[in-house]
Amino acid sequence: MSTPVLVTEAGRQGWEAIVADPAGAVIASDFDGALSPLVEDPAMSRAADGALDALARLARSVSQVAIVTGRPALVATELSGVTGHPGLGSLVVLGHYGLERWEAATGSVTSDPVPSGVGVAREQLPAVLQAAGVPDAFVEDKESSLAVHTRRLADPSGALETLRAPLTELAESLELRLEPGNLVLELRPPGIDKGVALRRLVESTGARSVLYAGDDLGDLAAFRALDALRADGLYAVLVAARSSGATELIEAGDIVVDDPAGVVTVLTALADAIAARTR
Ligand SMILES: O=P(O)(O)OC[C@H]1O[C@H](O[C@H]2O[C@H](CO)[C@@H](O)[C@H](O)[C@H]2O)[C@H](O)[C@@H](O)[C@@H]1O
Repeated sequence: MSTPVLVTEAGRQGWEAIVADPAGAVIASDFDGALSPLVEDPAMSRAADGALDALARLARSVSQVAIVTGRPALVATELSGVTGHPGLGSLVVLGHYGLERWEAATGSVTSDPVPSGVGVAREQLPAVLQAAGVPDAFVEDKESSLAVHTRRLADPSGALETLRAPLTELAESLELRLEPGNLVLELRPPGIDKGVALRRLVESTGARSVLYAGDDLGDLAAFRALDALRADGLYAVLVAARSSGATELIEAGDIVVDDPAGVVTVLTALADAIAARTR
């Protein structure tokens, strides 16, 4: 498989660094929209064809393979099907934007504390949705956060805009963070994001290079963190999938693909390049 089109020089250098020194590389990806095609019902998300095999091939030679997601870590492991997948015994899943860490090696999850505001938000949310005139928005209760989805409503974008102000107010009143995403507004704990999560991963692994794939606004923090770490000598490849149409993320990508199938193509090409180099 040929090298994907790298639209930036920094990305080209990052790709070469990973291929030349895979033992110093972290390969990480978002789940929804990057490894998994977007679907109406969040419970029906599944990894794209070939995604787990590509990650497993990379896991043979790189320092760490990780999924970094807004989902609870255990939900992401279940939906993605990574548990027990051959070759993914060293995988790490950072859930809730990094609040949680699941390790395939132990099968257990560790978590930072969850602020009490999440529980209060759970109680107050139905009344807030009712008062906003959007009582039928789907609330995905993720225990440590609450995601309010509008995808299945008659006017998804309109409903999202209607909810933005009242949910911002609710989040602020409870010292929570309002995380915007693709037809979703999420009330979640502050103090952590995918950028912080990736920085921790880079520090704990001593990574010299990172490839990260994402598609939505929540992945911007990861892109920004890696871009900033380039100034400290880290090599990085930022892969943007167009799944959510997040313009700022797409513009920041070193490689831009249409969807999770495109991410799989990139990961497979990287595994091929590493295999060709070490053969
Ligand atoms: O960090 P991610 O793995 O990308 O998770 C972000 C949110 O993804 C999910 O919502 C999105 O995907 C759904 C299923 O395809 C889709 O129906 C929804 O419109 C998208 O916003 C998930 O449900 C959220 O909990 C995650 O925070």
